[in-house]
Amino acid sequence: MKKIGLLGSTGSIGTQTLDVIREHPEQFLLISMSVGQNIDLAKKQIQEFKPKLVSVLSDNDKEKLKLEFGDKVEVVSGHEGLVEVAVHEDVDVLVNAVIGSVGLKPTLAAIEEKKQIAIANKETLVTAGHLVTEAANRNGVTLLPVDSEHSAIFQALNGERTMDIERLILTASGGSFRDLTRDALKNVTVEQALNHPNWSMGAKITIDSATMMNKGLEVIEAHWLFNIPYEQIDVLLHKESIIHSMVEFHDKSVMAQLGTPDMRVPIQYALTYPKRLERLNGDRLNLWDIGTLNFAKLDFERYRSIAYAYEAGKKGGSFPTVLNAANEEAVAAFLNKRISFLEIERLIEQALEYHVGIKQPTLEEIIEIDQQSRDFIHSKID
Ligand SMILES: NC(=O)C1=CN([C@@H]2O[C@H](COP(=O)(O)OP(=O)(O)OC[C@H]3O[C@@H](n4cnc5c(N)ncnc54)[C@H](OP(=O)(O)O)[C@@H]3O)[C@@H](O)[C@H]2O)C=CC1
Ligand SMILES: CC(=O)[C@@H](O)[C@H](O)COP(=O)(O)O
Ligand SMILES: [Mn+2]
Repeated sequence: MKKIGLLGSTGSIGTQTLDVIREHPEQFLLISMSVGQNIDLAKKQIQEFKPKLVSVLSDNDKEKLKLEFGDKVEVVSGHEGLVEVAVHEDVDVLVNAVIGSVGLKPTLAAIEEKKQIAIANKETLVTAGHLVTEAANRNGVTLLPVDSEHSAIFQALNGERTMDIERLILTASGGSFRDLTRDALKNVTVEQALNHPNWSMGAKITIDSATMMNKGLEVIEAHWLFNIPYEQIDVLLHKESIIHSMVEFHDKSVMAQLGTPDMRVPIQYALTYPKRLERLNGDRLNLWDIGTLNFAKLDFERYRSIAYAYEAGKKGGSFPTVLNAANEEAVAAFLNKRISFLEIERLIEQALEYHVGIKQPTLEEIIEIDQQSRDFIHSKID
């Protein structure tokens, strides 16, 4: 029985992680979970999965849950609450499905406690990949990728040596506006941006997908997870999201992982690795029904965010922290209809230009730079 801590249980990845747990009650047990503000869903999840510990964002919601559940569940709150969920003594594996760099501290804390980490929360790796991977190596902790592209690469690399890799090829759907010219992006709406062609995901990552920053963040995520230089990480447009990513080796052999777009597959693989468990639900991949798979070269002028991400990743140090924090704030402002779609990347470009980099930022420096970058974005909007 694997005992699970889950950060972000009410989100898209969180609820699908609970689907996997629900489907295999003999394999998995939910020990602890964190939610943000969706208390109604949290109540249902507590009733169904009976975790020992729950963390909520506000003290007010903490009191509400305490009133409702009494001593049946321990309730904590705030950022410290996320850490408590992550390091609960009964947890074997932490699924980090929270959104944003708020996931960094609990991840580092869980690694220090030698918990396995199933990581969906890419912002944590982008903002402080060097700290997370150093801590994981020092503690002998494997970072198990949940992101579909990284799970694909992880599976393609099974039994392979890093030294044999020629390049990683991340596939990209192109997002909600893939059929629009750059000029047409001037007037797009939030509602249009939230309409991803292949995946049903949380709002922030869906906007990231539309700007292609999602793929930029994933390039940095791949750099840290697989210890591969940026020059050996490519992006390929593939509009069906059937090939989740590929690895090319020096002998020119290419390994790809395929499947229907269903995040429960990589979530479950991260939880069962190195074994596989049967899935009773979900569609099988029928390539004869699909018929054709499409591929196209990426235009960096059309998708500027991804160029900024490569640039920040190659510069390294504190630049990816700035990229991530600026993006989080700019996307939030777009979702709140305070800025236009194209302003997201303009603001990120400005934040990166303004920043004077630090080479090997400490955790304290990262937290400070993250806040400064958010303040910078607000100073441009407010
Ligand atoms: N969705 C997907 O298919 C994929 C997602 N990912 C990555 O997984 C992560 C999660 O994405 P997704 O599930 O789509 O996101 P969602 O927005 O659907 O869910 C986010 C979760 O985090 C909680 N949360 C939000 N803000 C805070 C905060 N400040 N403090 C504590 N908890 C908070 C939310 O709580 P509440 O709702 O209760 O407020 C919710 O449980 C992201 O890093 C994303 O890039 C990667 C690959 C695919
Ligand atoms: C499901 C998943 O892993 C997302 O990160 C997905 O990759 C988004 O799709 P695109 O970024 O390719 O549009
Ligand atoms: Mn992905």
